[in-house]
Amino acid sequence: MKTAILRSAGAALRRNAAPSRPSHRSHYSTASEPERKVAILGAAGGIGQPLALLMKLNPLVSSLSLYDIANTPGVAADVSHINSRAQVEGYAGEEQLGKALEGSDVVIIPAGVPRKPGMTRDDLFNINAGIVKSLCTAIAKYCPSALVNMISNPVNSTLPIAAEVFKKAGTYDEKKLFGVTTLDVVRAKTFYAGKAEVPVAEVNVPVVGGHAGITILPLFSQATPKSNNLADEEIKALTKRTQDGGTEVVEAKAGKGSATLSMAYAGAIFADACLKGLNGVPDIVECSFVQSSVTELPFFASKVRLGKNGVEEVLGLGPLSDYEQQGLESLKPELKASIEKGIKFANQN
Ligand SMILES: NC(=O)C1=CN([C@@H]2O[C@H](COP(=O)(O)OP(=O)(O)OC[C@H]3O[C@@H](n4cnc5c(N)ncnc54)[C@H](O)[C@@H]3O)[C@@H](O)[C@H]2O)C=CC1
Ligand SMILES: O=C([O-])CC(=O)C(=O)O
Repeated sequence: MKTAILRSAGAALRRNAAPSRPSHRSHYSTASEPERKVAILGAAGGIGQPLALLMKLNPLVSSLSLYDIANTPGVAADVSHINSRAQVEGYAGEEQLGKALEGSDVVIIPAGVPRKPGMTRDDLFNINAGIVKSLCTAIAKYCPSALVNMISNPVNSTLPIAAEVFKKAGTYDEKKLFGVTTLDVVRAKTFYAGKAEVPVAEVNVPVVGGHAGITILPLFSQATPKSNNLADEEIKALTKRTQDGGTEVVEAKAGKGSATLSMAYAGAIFADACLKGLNGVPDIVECSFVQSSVTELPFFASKVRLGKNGVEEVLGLGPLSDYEQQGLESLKPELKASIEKGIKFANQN
């Protein structure tokens, strides 16, 4: 996946360097790729800035809209000088939000406060729930058919908030709303490759459940390439490290925020998958926290096939080891409570 993004970025740069272009086409346009507008809300933040860079490098993006409450003109001016296809616009302040969103195919939301050491993701609820609610109200108004990629934490609650806001506005389409859990997959792949001593670029590990602590359930029994040399204790340690990956970064940053660079990478991978799905590329499968009937919970992360309308198919969990089955049962009460908290907030405020 990583190499695919780098390859496509490289291809974009090579295309832009081509000496002769038909004069009737935009300098950066390509015959085969449709126009796609991507908006990033929270674009001046720790995740927003490197994510803006990565989306500017993505040749599938024709228009990149960078929105934040402040500081977006600088980020937009900076990123816009990169010689790739996307035309960049920066928008700052609520009065420009409508313009930032209009016509968007994909909206990525990394707006909101990050954790400090000692905090859980749920401790962010009081501030981020309101931010997400107001941004989703605007999405319902200005680009109701966009695919929404929710990064703001706690994702286990912010995604249900978004769903409720869209339901109230009459624009909810469960195929178009995604909680971004790609960073859990990115971490599981990295940690597994290190322990199993297999080439990291070939590794696949589904991660299901939600996006906080024990609700993050990596399915190492389904990891490929298979490794026969991992003991049960090592699988447990890998599971715990994946579940605590966010906290590992929060503690290492010692008060200066949470994962931003790895999250921007993960967010770019997921947005790229959404764009490929929209463009009709077949067999695009990523894990995501979506409306689901895979378990009795209304939202659940699992593998999802992406297509021209967003979610084409929510895939099942596949065979679980006893350890994973136990993990699945233990995560349900916490995930259920976080989902209900989000729904309640959206309907009371
Ligand atoms: N889903 C995931 O895997 C991950 C989620 N996160 C979450 O992403 C969020 C952002 O993290 P960082 O970028 O590190 O934080 P940050 O504080 O560096 O950036 C957040 C940005 O959001 C902006 N913002 C605040 N209110 C806004 C509003 N109403 N409209 C638009 N923008 C607004 C701020 O001005 C700031 O630029 C946090 O909630 C964090 O917990 C972080 C890492 C991984
Ligand atoms: O841990 C946090 O607060 C940020 C996050 O969601 C992650 O890095 O997975």
